[in-house]
Amino acid sequence: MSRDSSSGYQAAREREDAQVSLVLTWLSLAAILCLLGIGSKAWHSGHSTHALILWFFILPIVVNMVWFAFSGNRDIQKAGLLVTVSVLFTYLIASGGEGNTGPLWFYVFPPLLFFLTSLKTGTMILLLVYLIALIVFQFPELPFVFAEYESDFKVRFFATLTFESIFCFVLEASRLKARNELLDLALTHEHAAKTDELTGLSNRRDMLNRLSGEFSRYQRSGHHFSIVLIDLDLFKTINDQFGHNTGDAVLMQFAELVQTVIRQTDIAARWGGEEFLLLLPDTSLLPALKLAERLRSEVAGNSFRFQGQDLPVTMSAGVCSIAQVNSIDSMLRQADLQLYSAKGAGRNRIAPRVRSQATATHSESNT
Ligand SMILES: Nc1nc2c(ncn2[C@@H]2O[C@H](COP(=O)(O)OP(=O)(O)OP(=O)(O)O)[C@@H](O)[C@H]2O)c(=O)[nH]1
Repeated sequence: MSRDSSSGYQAAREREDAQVSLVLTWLSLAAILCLLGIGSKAWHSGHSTHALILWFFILPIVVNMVWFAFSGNRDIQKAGLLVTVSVLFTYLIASGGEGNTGPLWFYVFPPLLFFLTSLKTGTMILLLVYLIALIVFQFPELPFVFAEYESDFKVRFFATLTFESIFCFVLEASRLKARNELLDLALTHEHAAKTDELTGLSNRRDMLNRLSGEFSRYQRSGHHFSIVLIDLDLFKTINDQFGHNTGDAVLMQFAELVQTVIRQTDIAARWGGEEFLLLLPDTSLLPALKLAERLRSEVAGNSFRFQGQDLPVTMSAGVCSIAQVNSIDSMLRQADLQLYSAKGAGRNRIAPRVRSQATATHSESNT
């Protein structure tokens, strides 16, 4: 079971992405408030150009929020905020902000970056940020660079930013490791709760859920489906004659065989003991009977072997389509009745019988 293909993993990723989007929305609102507040302070201190530039940055943040509200595109939401913040911080370091305090905002960057992007992308962007800071510090005469910083400040700025970046990297790496371990554990439990340990097929609980899901689909859209209830014939004799381990091996081999016969959209479950249940979506009675008959014939013709011994295995099955009944319970009851009648009629057969089936079984028994 791969982590990426599991529905549980997808759901967890989806929840995490939704959480990140929510945090981003709150961060955007906080950024707007900060820009309004700091801009107003700059305005009242007579730095009107600086105030106007700060207020101007509110525009892309609002556009990004509105865009996200309409499109729901989380990648664009992330990228939009990252680009805006990057340009804003570049402006702050180049202009010095008020009293050369602009570079202090850079400390917001490392945690934000690692939270929004991966460790690798975050590190790359951080290195770019370092480069921008280095250029501004080293070449104060460049156009658009209005600030000049003390040497002491530059050294301490890089030292503290590096310390913070490493700390954020390590924290985020351990958070991701713990998250992945937790997800793996949750997936293992989820898988175990739905799977029969011996055969690897769905277990009864999972099959009941799937049956009820399929029944809802039938009620909504009228898509027919069928079930096949299978019982291995005289299984007690196999256990008694060859031992319980041999019986287990037969159950496993049977499960493998079933999976080669059914379609990918069909579900096979171990219903209990030596009983199996197949759920066949979009299948009416006749095709379901054909599939059951093909499986029966494969089982009868297949040589089940364990520890060098050939084992005589056959199966009987009862088939029922949703068109014949009006609930899952009555469907299961009906399939059980049919199985009972197949057993009563001599085993190694499918019920209900249709003419073509009867002919096929008859000619097989004559060969
Ligand atoms: N080896 C093994 N045997 C199992 C398992 N679960 C159930 N059984 C055995 O399956 C046998 C079922 O026997 P019965 O219910 O008498 O039915 P049967 O012998 O198959 O006879 P019919 O159903 O009438 O054809 C019992 O002996 C159970 O012990 C299992 O997980 N492993």
